[in-house]
Formats: sequence, structure tokens, C-alpha cells
Amino acid sequence: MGDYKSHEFFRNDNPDAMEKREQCAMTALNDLCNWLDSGGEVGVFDATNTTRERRNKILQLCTNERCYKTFFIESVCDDPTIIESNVKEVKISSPDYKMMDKEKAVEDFQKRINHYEIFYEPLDEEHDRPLSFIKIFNQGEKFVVNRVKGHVQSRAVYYLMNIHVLPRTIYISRHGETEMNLEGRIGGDSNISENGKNFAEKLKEYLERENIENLRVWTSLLKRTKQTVENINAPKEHWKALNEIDAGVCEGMTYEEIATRYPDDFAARDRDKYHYRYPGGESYQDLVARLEPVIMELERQENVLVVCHQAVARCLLAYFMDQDSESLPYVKVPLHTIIKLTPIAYGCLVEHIPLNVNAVDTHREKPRVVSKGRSFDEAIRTVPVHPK
Ligand SMILES: O=P(O)(O)OC[C@H]1O[C@@](CO)(OP(=O)(O)O)[C@@H](O)[C@@H]1O
Repeated sequence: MGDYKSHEFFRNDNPDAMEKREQCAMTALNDLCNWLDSGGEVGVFDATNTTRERRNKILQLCTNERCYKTFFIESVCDDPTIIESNVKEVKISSPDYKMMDKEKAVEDFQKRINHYEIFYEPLDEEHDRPLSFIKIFNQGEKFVVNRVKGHVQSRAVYYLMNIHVLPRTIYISRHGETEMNLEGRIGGDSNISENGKNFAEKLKEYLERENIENLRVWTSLLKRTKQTVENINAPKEHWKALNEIDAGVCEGMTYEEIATRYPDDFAARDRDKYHYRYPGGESYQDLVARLEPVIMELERQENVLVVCHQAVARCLLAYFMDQDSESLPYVKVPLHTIIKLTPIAYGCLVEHIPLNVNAVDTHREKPRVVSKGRSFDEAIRTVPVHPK
């Protein structure tokens, strides 16, 4: 909703402004429904649906007319310290306030709260008994969950009960360079190379310098990730779900070999890398589904270093950086580089920290045009990227 209206519409006692706000809300909701009709799966209508009248309108449109399952999320906060820090740290960087002076924005937001309070009709276990909803009190101090229907709603409840707003950092890195990386071979379970060992040492030193509180280290079950963290002094967990994309019949091959032996598959992957599934293996889409529990657990944790693989790191980064499925398989995750993610209001700060240890480049750009007349060599060549 923040993108649909401008801040002057917030006074509920101004009938003209209220009408405009209502119009904005219904336009936004209609757009959301149209998007769901065009193949969207889950829509979040992030607006101030604090009156029964508004919620009834939502139910009328979404449930009665469009036959969607509707689930309400109400976050109630009456702890003044939480309110103040939330306004200062989060709200004033929201779309509504990004153009406004900080002090003015805080003042304006306080006024908004006061206006809303006059008309606020909380979701109520008695009155709203037939509705599906979750009420979150003071950022997770208490929850009320009512009539959860189906898988998506129960995953949303689990997610909301596990996220937190404590400051923390997630570090994502690939393993040190491997013997197979040096040969340009994908998959497998090879050892790290001399460069890889060098990176493992530099990574350990970096973490010691940073002196990160209660750091936990996660790896896959593959040797290259375990060897990379061997000397790091922190609690470690090894996840099968963090293993690299399974390249099926192509495991252990170079891209050139795949292009020669399975030309149709090779071209199909270039056409739609996200959905392409290796014969006997996985697609990026499969990988995203496999990583869901890891992402859920990451949301629960505080400081974590995840040492994983090129494709896996792309999926994790796409989640935190809000990348779509087309760009996800091409996210750059160079070897020997730590990617530091710091959640901030409405997003995530992403920093690349190269540890300056030599490594091969395993990134393969999407070929711009793969026409029949071109040789495989040409087709699989990495397209140089020019910095913007
Ligand atoms: O999806 P693409 O771009 O092929 O990248 C994934 C590939 O990256 C590799 C390296 O080429 O990952 P990693 O070395 O990080 O385990 C392969 O094992 C994997 O198949």
C-alpha cells in the first residue's frame, strides 16, 4: 500500500482523504488478485487493515468473489520501547517516508499511530472466530493462531513464529577451490586444492579478526566444505540440504563434455536454467525447495557462516536479495569471497569481501544467442561482463 498512496491520506477524520485511501487500497488489492489470477501463488496485501469494514471488503473480494484462501496477520505492539525503536529504525526507511526528514518522519508516524488507534478494531477470537489468522504480540512475546487452513498457512505461521529482529550477520561463502574446479568439472566430491587450503586459512584468520559473537558454522556433507572450515574454532553443523545441485548424468563432466554428449540438454539449460532438471539430477527449482528448511533455520539463528557451493549460494542469496527465478542461476558467487549479509529495514545489506587468494572462475554467463551456426566452443564461452 505504501507505494499506492502518499502520506497526506493518513488522517482518518478527513473524509476526502479516507475515500482516497480506500480507493488506493482497493486498487492495490485488485492488482494483487489479478496477479494471483495470472499464475501468482501467494499474495501479501501489506496495508493497515485495522477495521472490520476493511477486512470484510478483503474477504468479499478475495474469498467470496475470487475464491482465494484468506489469512490475516495482525502484529500488535503496545510496548513503548519497541514502538520507538521500530519507528526510528524501520518505519522511517519505509516507502512512505523515504523522502522525508528523519525527525519529521518520527513525528508524522506518531500521529499516524494516534489516528489509527481511534478506529482500530482488533482481530478478536470471539467475534472473528470463523477467520483464519495469526496475532503476534510485541514481536513474538505471544501468539494467537486461529483456524489455520492448509500447507501455505501453516508454513506462514511457522515462519512468523521463528523470525526475529535481533541484529545479526549471515556470512555466505563457497568452499575453497577444488581439484575438480581446476579441471572445470562440475559436481563430485573432490578435495580442496592448494589455493583452496590457502583460502581456508585466510577465512579462519578473517573470522578471528572479526571476533563474531556466538558464530555457528554450517557446511554441506561434501568434503570440500568440511575441509574449508576444518580449522575454524566454532560449533559446526553439516547439512545434507546444503549439498551442491545434483547434476545427475552430468556429474564430474566439464561444460564442454556436456555440450558434446548431451547437446539438447545443454541448450535446454541455457534456455531456462532455473527450471532445467539434469537427467537423474536436480534443477535450481528443486534446489530452492530443498533449501527451504535451511532458510527457515537461518531466519531463527543469529550469526552464522554458511560454507556451501555455487548453486546453493545462489539460491540463498536470491532469497535475501529478492532475486527472481530468471536471474537466480546467474548470481555471481566467486570462489574465495565472503558475502556478508546484514538485514536492515526493508532489505539486506550485501557486501562482497574477497580474501585475495587465487582461484579459477567457475561462473558461466548465459550465452546471449546460441544459434545453430556457432561452434560449441563459442556457445559455452563465458561472455565478459562489463561493470555498469
Ligand atoms: O549451475 P551452474 O552455473 O552450472 O553452477 C553449478 C556448478 O558449480 C560448481 C562448480 O562448477 O559448484 P561448486 O564448485 O561450488 O560445488 C559445480 O559443482 C556445480 O554443478
